[in-house]
Amino acid sequence: MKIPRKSSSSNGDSNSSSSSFLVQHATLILPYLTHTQLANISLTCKSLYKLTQIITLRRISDASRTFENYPIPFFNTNNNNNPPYSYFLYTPSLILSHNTPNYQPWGAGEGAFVISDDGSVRFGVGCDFEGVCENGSVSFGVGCNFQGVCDDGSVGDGGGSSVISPIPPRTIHDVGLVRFGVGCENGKVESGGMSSVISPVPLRTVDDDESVSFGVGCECEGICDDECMCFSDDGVDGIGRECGLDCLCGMECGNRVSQNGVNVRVKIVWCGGGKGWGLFANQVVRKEEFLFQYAGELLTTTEAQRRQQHYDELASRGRFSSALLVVREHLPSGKACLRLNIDATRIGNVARFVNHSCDGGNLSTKLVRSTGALFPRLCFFASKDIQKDEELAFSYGEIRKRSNGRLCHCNSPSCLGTLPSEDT
Ligand SMILES: C[S@@+](CC[C@H](N)C(=O)[O-])C[C@H]1O[C@@H](n2cnc3c(N)ncnc32)[C@H](O)[C@@H]1O
Repeated sequence: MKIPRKSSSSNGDSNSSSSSFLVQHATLILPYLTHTQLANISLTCKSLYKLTQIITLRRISDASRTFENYPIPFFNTNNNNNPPYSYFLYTPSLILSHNTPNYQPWGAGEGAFVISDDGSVRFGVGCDFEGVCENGSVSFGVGCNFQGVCDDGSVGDGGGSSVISPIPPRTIHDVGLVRFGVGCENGKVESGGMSSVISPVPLRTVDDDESVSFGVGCECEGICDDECMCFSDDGVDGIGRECGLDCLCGMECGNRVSQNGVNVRVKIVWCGGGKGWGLFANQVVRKEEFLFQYAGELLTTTEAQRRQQHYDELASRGRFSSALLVVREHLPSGKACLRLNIDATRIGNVARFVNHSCDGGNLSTKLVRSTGALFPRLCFFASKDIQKDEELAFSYGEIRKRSNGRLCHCNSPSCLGTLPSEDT
């Protein structure tokens, strides 16, 4: 019996069109996957390998997913087995836990991928540099490093297209208002622990002896000056004040310093030595300059306690970093205590990478409330001049009450050996 031989050209066409179909649809789905899921998919075929490489490089180039004014790159040069980036969802400001997205694409870019008829993936005319270019663009270079069996049965050994994926223009996305924090006494903010809780601050009303109230904004036109009713370093409760939603001044007003996202260039660096990732200055920062707020999910205390327990379990089974922060602010009146529980573990901003230092580090924290906002933000300022490439750190708190306190690797001369911890 004569078995008809398939024509090689028609076979090739069908292979390339199914490959193209696969890649085109993969570009829609892959940006939603975690690092581990991407790594698994990258082993399946050469086209998907290339696509996952592009997504990975774009992710490495900007942890903020374009939410911030500047790209915030990851650096993991230790040649270790850790992933090249840390996977989390991004929010530039506080959000309520029931409003958090389940999925957020990362690394797709706008018009990033051009898929040829043969299923190969390109983006415009690429440079040969493999990595993150100085302008923040990501280059895939020439060739791929696929180590497995390629679509056509050959063993992957490089070759392929130059790919460059420029970072889209920065846009600030307005997600909401929330911050992370630590406990405090007598109007002073303290830090420590990591979890989410929310204690609503009572809305203030206008008293006879009080000219400023929450919910009433200033009527300054354009930019406010020292006369503005919102201008106050410490506010009425030891909490900083800024103009806000209820004010007539615009976003260019100088009294909105902490409302425009991350204010300085920073980078996320793999520190090793038991600390994991850390946040570093990528420029000189002057003393008292605002850097960023602590953004994440604002939780009820009950939810914060539940999550803390879960995170403790995960940590006891292996390396796991939670970013649940509890801020307690005892108001000067002594009648009330403000408690903020901010969890940046699943969704947060770059402040989630700031490590603890027993000597207080180079950052100070302060609660700042915008006029009209229900909750204050936990804001980070430089407590001293900071050099480029210096690690950013602050003290998580003084209290070390839990028996399962973890080892501290801050390496400061005043290191106490364990990380601050207390039950949430
Ligand atoms: C807010 S996260 C900081 C970022 C974290 N290093 C990471 O890799 O994602 C807090 C966690 O970082 C680790 N960490 C922070 N400061 C540390 C220190 N001085 N020594 C050891 N681990 C530290 C602890 O695991 C802590 O629970």
